[in-house]
Amino acid sequence: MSGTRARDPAQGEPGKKRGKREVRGEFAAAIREPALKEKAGAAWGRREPLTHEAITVDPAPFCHGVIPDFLPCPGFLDGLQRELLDLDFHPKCNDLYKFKQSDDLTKRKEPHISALRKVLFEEFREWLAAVTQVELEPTIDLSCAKYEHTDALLCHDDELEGRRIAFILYLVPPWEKSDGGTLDLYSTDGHFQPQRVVKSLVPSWNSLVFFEVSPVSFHQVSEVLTKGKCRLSVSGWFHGPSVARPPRYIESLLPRSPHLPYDHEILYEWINPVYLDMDSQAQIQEEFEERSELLLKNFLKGEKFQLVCEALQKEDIKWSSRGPPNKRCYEKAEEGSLPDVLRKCLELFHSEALFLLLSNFTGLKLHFLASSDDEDEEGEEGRAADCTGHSSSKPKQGESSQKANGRADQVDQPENDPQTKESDTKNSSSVPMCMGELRHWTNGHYTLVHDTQITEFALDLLFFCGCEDWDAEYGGFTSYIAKGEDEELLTVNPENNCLALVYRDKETLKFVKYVNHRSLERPKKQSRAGFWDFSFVYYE
Ligand SMILES: O=C(O)CCC(=O)C(=O)O
Ligand SMILES: [Fe+2]
Repeated sequence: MSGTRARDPAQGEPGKKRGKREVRGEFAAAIREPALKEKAGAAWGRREPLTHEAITVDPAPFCHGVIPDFLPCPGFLDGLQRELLDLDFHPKCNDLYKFKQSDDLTKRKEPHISALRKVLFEEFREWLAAVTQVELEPTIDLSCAKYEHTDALLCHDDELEGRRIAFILYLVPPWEKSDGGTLDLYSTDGHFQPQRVVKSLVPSWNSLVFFEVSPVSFHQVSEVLTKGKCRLSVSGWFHGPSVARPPRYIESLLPRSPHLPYDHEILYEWINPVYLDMDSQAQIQEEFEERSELLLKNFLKGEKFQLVCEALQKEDIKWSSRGPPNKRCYEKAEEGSLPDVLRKCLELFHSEALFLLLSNFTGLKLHFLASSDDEDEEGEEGRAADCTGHSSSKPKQGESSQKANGRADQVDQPENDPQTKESDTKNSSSVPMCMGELRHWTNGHYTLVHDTQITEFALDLLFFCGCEDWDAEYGGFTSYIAKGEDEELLTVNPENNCLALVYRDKETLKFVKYVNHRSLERPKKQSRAGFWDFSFVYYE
């Protein structure tokens, strides 16, 4: 190879008058050679691996190819990179991702971007159609992404009507696996649900990855760990005839159960007495009726909270990972392995006395002794059952519950609610129910909103431990959003010894934001990184 740097065609011929010249791009000549093209096609068709210096094809875990030197002209790549970096980038952030995206590339007039569009959607599309035997349409679907420190795109399958082949062209500086930002491919189970990362592709300058979009094409961009480098890429999809898809897999419901028969003694044992006073409960209810959310600080007695925090760090607790990764990734404590104090704490949240206390905090009818809307409508003053064993007058509930119920912006579907058809999830029994778990959150953990998620009215309870100095920048907060929109309605940040209550309606979804590796920079005050929460959901 000559040491002369290939000229960027955009710069024009030396000595010639500079004018607006059309830039032409070309993709790797080696893969256009009929013999190699045929080999690639055969490998793709037979789902067999092919390893060649100009292209690799691998059928596992789903069919994909890598072209390490996609555009042979370095001048062209430099010009392209310059134009891309000059675009406006917009921060994108939701449950699934955090990165920056450029303006739409489908109509940009910049010479290198236009030329890339032509290469991809004309010459390369033809090549790819021949190799994959899919009739690819000329539809242009192209954008540019910038992933920097702590950015990530979590597990997803790319499936959308008409998308047949995904591709990504990387324009990154020298990149190591330890920099993060790998394109991770997941294996799947018999229900087409992702299981674990079985292959990680490290991005490299001018390499192009392509893969078949299918019910099993689960992948992610792992969190970018490097601080100084930018993972720049151009990506998009080739479209073609839609193919029939299997129905979305519906998970089985997590079991719900009625309260456990514990009387008010358990409240006195555990809870800050401030919250057991009937007047303060009335005030709390007023606030909840106004906002459908509450934060009760120093909720447990100091000494109990201390004991819980110490117990959470015990080595013999078994934590099992909860997936699948297209829906969630966190650790759940196996109840059988819990020390007494933690088992008791779970029982507290499950107890009859707490159902009644929550009724008094919220105006919801989580206990038969709590007044209901109907009673109020009949003109009776609701009477709050005193969870401490007495009874006293309770504020009117009609207005409040109606307000909470009517809020279009607060809904349900805890991430630990498995996906189910709405009708199946109604609390058909007249008995109030709950479900709950003790969870551990550390780097790499998250929950996602997903389209088979149920939505129903419910009261969420979160109680946090081990979150001293937790910064919202680390993630780990619970975000409530309106169905179909990214806009945040409410965020609950982890805070020590704090009880959060949120009433959700049918139009609200929630997720826990990905916990990034900056969370590991927190001063080490406990044996395990991250934080814990007791997460319960109550149904009237
Ligand atoms: O940048 C990558 O490696 C993958 C991007 C991706 O999966 C997507 O944009 O859907
Ligand atoms: Fe993707």
